[in-house]
This record gives sequence, structure tokens and C-alpha cells, in this order.
Amino acid sequence: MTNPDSKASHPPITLGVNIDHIATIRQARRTTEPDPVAAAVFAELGGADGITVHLREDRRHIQDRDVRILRETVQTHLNLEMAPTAEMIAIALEIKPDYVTVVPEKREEVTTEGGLDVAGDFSRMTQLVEKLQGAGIPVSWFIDPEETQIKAAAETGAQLIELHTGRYAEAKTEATRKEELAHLTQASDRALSLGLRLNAGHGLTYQNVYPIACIPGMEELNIGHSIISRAVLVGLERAVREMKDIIRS
Ligand SMILES: CC(=O)[C@@H](O)[C@H](O)COP(=O)(O)O
Ligand SMILES: NCC(=O)COP(=O)(O)O
Repeated sequence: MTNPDSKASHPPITLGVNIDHIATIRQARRTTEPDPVAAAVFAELGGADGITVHLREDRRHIQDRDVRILRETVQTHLNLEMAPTAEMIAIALEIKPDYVTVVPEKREEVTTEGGLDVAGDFSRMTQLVEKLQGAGIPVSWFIDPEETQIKAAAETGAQLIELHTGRYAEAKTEATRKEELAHLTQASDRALSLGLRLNAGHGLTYQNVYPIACIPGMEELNIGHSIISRAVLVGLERAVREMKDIIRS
């Protein structure tokens, strides 16, 4: 899976840590812990180059209060993932994240399914870019690695795209995974040739991330579920020990 030569020619890739699922745990009890604001501090201590949160329209995990406080506390950069709605545009204009990633959203989905159809709703998407980038907030489109979407993304005037790595991550065979990696690599080349900056994410894990990190020109990977899942397990032994120390002290 590794390719030691391919990283030599571009600047170090950065890691945006998505902390949505810290909030998922909190919302399961509608309580105050764990706090995504504290999680962002720990993620930055661990070397996160950026913090990503998806403020869903149904507020199933991240809350408005989280985004507002994170804007004040995040020391790296804050990437706000949001649907292309008037409500979310207003929130972004008020909070001014370092950049926004515009994602498709369906109420009933478990997580984001597929990329945004920028080409299919071109004039609305262009207006969104004018509003947000006009206010100094760079826009990134979360799109599938497809020519039509990449071309449309560039034509909206947005500065960035985030390639949806879901199909690659979910590939059932090595052959399909290679095919999906080839699509992502070609799409990345095309995006760079059109002057877009390049991010990727969704479904990336400790096992599948490296080939994506090796794609030439890749700037930032946004990773959440796998990191939070690992954090829960690697932190459990210490958490149990601390509780036991208290009840026996
Ligand atoms: C856009 C993307 O790939 C993910 O950030 C995803 O949208 C996160 O949202 P959930 O955490 O609700 O799955
Ligand atoms: N945009 C992708 C992201 O922020 C994290 O997605 P995942 O790692 O939680 O699947």
C-alpha cells in the first residue's frame, strides 16, 4: 500500500480532524460531555492541522453553540461542513470559519451519501460562492471524482474541492479499490490543472489512508469516524483505571 517516492515532490499533507462523533456521544444522553470544544483542544495537542465539524440541518450531533465556541478556541483552522441552504450560509457568514465545505444532506441518511451535484445546480452554487468568498470565506465543494463535477466546481469560482473517498473506502475487492484510487488520482490531476486546491475525505481509516495521502497535490485529508473510534478504544483502559482509583480512594 505504501509508495515512499510519491510524497517527495509536494508540501506536507495536513490532517483535519472531524469531531462530529464526539458530539454524537454527547447527544445520545443530551448532556454536556464529551464536549467537542475540549476534543478540539486534544486533537490539536495530538497534531491536528485543522478541525472539521458538520453542522447538520437536523442538529443530530454538532450544535450551533459548538461552532460558535470552536470559532473562538480552535488554534489551527476551522472547516465548517454544511448543506447549501440559506440558513447555513447565514451561519457561516456570521461565524466566519476558515473555510466551508459544502456537502449534500439528506435527513434520513446515516452519513453523507455521494458528492454534491454542483453541475446540476450551477447557478445556485455560483451564488453561494459569491456570497461566501465575497465575505472572505473560501469555499470547498465535496464532490465525487467525476469530470463534470470538477469542471463545474472550478467554474463556480470556488477555491477548493474535497474529493469524496467513500467509494474507494467501501470497495469490497482490491481490484475495485485500485479502480477507485485511479479515479481519485485522475480527478486530482484535473482539479489541479484547473487551479483548484485539493482535499479529500470520507471513510478514510488507518488501513486505507496511505495511498490517498500519496496522491500528488493532495493538501488536506479530513478524517473523523476512524480517529474517534480509535480514541474511544485506546483511552478506555486509562478511563477505567481512573474511575477505579476514585471508588477505592
Ligand atoms: C462530508 C463528509 O464526508 C463527512 O464529514 C460527513 O458529512 C460527516 O457527517 P456525519 O459525521 O454526520 O457523517
Ligand atoms: N469530509 C470528511 C470528514 O470530515 C470525515 O469523514 P469520516 O472520516 O467521518 O468518514
